[in-house]
Amino acid sequence: MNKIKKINLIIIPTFLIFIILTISIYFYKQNQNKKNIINYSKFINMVEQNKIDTVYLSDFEYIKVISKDGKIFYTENPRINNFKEKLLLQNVRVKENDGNLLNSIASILAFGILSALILGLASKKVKSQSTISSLSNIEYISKSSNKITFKDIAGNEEAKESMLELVDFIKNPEKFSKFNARLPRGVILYGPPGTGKTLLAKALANEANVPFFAVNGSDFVQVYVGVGAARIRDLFKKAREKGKAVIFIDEIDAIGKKRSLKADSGSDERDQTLNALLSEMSGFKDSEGIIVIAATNRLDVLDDALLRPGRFDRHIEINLPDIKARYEILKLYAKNKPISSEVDLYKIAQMTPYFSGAKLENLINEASIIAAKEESEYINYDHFEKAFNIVVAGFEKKDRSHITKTDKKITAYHEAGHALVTKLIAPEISIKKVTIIPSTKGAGGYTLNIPPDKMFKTKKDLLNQVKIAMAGRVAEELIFGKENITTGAYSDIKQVTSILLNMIKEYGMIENTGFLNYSIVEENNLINNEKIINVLKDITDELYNEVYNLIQNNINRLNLLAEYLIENETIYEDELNKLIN
Ligand SMILES: Nc1ncnc2c1ncn2[C@@H]1O[C@H](COP(=O)(O)OP(=O)(O)OP(=O)(O)O)[C@@H](O)[C@H]1O
Ligand SMILES: [Zn+2]
Repeated sequence: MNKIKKINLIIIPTFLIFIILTISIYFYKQNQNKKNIINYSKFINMVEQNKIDTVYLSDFEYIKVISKDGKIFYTENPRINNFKEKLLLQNVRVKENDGNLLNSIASILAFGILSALILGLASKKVKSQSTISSLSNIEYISKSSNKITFKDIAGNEEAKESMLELVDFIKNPEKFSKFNARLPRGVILYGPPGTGKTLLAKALANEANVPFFAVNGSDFVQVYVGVGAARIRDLFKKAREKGKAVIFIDEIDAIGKKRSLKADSGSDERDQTLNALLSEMSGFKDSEGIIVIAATNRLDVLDDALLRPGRFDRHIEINLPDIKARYEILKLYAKNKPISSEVDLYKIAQMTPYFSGAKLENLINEASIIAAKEESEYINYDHFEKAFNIVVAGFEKKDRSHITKTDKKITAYHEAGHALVTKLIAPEISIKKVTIIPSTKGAGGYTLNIPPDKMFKTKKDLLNQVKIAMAGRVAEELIFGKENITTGAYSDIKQVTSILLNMIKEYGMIENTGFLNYSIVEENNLINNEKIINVLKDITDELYNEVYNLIQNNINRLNLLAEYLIENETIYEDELNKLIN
């Protein structure tokens, strides 16, 4: 704002002077012209009668003429092509430019001022544009005006825990630097849109009592090389001026995408911006207490340079809320609204699988609007239902909110299969959670298991891994029939193939193929591909049947697990163990 004012202080007076000057010159001329004006035909007569000494040609409306008897007068400028020649033929002296000193000075002056003004304006404009845009693109929330706390974010318990740790890093960096511990400088929050990544960053700033600076990665992608990098430096400079701070970069992928081998047109600029970001981040000291939080929907598209230690080396996944989290979010936004007592928010949570926090907030808001329009006293089920249709209809196709009950059931059985077989054949593997909420770890749902920490894997471990991977498909086949198996096992099949192939080619663990390293065999062109494929098929058939029988014998447990998942969407270790035993 200050800069804009300064610019106005220069431009406005200059402009005024220019206008006043122009007007005065104009009036001066008008008056002067009106002094001795003779009409053109009279002037031509005088030329023909040889009474004219000099004519001053100009672009003005009137031209200056000096008669042989020394009188000065003006006549209308005929603006004809061969005017000069005509005069010369009549022995009239012709001077170009009307010989008026004032006019010349005025022209030079006017020209000078005008060019100075244009130049000045142009440069000021460029400057002010870049200041304005970089200023307005940084969202700044001061310490005192940030009101978001971790309590305003429902669900995402693991993420909140990690963020709480960061509060301590920002508040007491000395505590850690005493031990020479390298503090996290950058954290990446990744997950689907609208799941509260921005909220988490704001809450972090507030709880650590530091200012919050936010930018969007796509704002740095500019046509002009160097602008993005300059903005990054500007951003960090502003943050440093405040001492400690949280810097939030949304959509980091816009500047931090993996560099492609083929240089595309925008890559130069993006590289410069990315490099500026990396060098700013390695530039601040641990004791400074500045933390950069970046958000993206996908971690796998980011350039490795960003993810290295000392940069964004902490990655926190933010998931779509499960039924409990959705219930919490709904309660949060229903707090200050007149919701009818007939409305059970848990039922709304059940209705809304795959809704993000943002969509839930949107749902309640739409319901309130409908209730208000109807001048109803309370927000009731009817309003929620209408709102639901509005919100769902507004979704894009790629959105998962339209997922049918059948899809949910398939995913539940598939994941239940993985979990059940894990517990039955490898109880030493702990299953942290099973969920049918999709995430970056799995398209349908996923089972998060942690194998015991040991240096070597046994043949049995590997075969168990294969069986666990097969269990999803097996459960699908058992429950829905051979014809109705789905593409959901896509990555499981990849995993099975790669483990078994390694067992044959690298580990010499399969009897039929022997104690051989098949990569070396292959290098020597000795490989018999068909044999390996046949061995692979035999093993998978055998293992698949084993898993099939195992699940069939435990079908009640599978049903129990799947039903629990359909109802609750997520199941944690304790409940899982209880259900299976
Ligand atoms: N877990 C949550 N608890 C409470 N509100 C939430 C939650 N998740 C999302 N919201 C609501 O959704 C809005 C959008 O969330 P936010 O901007 O933090 O999402 P985001 O993950 O940063 O999304 P994007 O990736 O689109 O930037 C929030 O302002 C809030 O109203
Ligand atoms: Zn699977």
